Amino acid sequence: MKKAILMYNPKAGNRQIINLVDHIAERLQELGYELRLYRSQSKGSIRKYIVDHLEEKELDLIIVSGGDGTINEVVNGMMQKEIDIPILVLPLGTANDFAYSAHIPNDIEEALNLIECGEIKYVDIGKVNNQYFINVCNMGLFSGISHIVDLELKKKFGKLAYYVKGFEELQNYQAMDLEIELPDIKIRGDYILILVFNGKAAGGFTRLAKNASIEDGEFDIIGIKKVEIHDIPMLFLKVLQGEHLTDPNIDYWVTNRVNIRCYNEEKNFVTDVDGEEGPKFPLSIEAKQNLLRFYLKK
Ligand SMILES: Nc1ncnc2c1ncn2[C@@H]1O[C@H](COP(=O)(O)OP(=O)(O)OP(=O)(O)O)[C@@H](O)[C@H]1O
Repeated sequence: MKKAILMYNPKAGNRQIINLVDHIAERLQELGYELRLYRSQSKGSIRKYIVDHLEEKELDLIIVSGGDGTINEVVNGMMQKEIDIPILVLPLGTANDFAYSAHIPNDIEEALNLIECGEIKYVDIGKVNNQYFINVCNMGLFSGISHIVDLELKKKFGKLAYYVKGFEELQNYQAMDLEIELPDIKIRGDYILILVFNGKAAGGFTRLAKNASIEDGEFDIIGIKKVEIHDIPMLFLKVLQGEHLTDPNIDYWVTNRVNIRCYNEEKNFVTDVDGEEGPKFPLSIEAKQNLLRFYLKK
């Protein structure tokens, strides 16, 4: 029999996985897999388990159940261990932004069917300093929201929990004085938020980088410039509706690498990778291809 492991975060999203484990085992056995389980104990334990216990030659499939934070741990563990085993995502987190970008069905039965009817494809991953990300690396306004919204609140209110915190944060935002270096240009300016997208969505907002692709080897970068506080709601409304590409207060770049330096770092701006705390400035961000494979739709 082939061998698979299900690595699951029991606290992600509304915790459906707890009632699904038996069914997943049944489906996997039907497909000819022997299933091993790893239940994430706390933040960081999936990454550590991969590094300490997984061997490429002993496994044919890694199933990850959770949201972007959980997938991020799998990606970082696999990159650290240098193993390349096909990954199947069961999108059981809150926003599931990566799954949205990768067209992975939210329905668990349909997601499991990808093993039989889907295709194994390489997808791009991002590297920022020494951390990897699969969906987005962002900094500035709203970037710390998912670090402070607690899991109980997410269980109760889902994505709404993110938006309430976002509104609170808007009251006293600060602009970052940034130098942004792309392969062909270097810009210095005041920005309130930078989003470096591998995927298309963040916080469940699906039109932010609607043209981005996880298979093109490039990031879509959105830079929101400093504006008056009363102009922010209108600007964000445009961004959320996907009508921001032509706004003079928004920069949009497509590139496979970017370096970002912050000149007012003493204000302790937050950086974020896939909803988890990211590294400190300066940031060196690069798109990587052909490193990790996922089960996706044909
Ligand atoms: N057993 C556990 N108990 C508590 N937290 C855990 C456990 N295992 C992992 N975590 C942490 O739970 C957090 C949330 O996980 P994840 O991002 O996958 O779900 P989510 O936030 O509900 O979904 P999304 O990121 O798609 O909105 C992560 O920071 C992860 O490290």
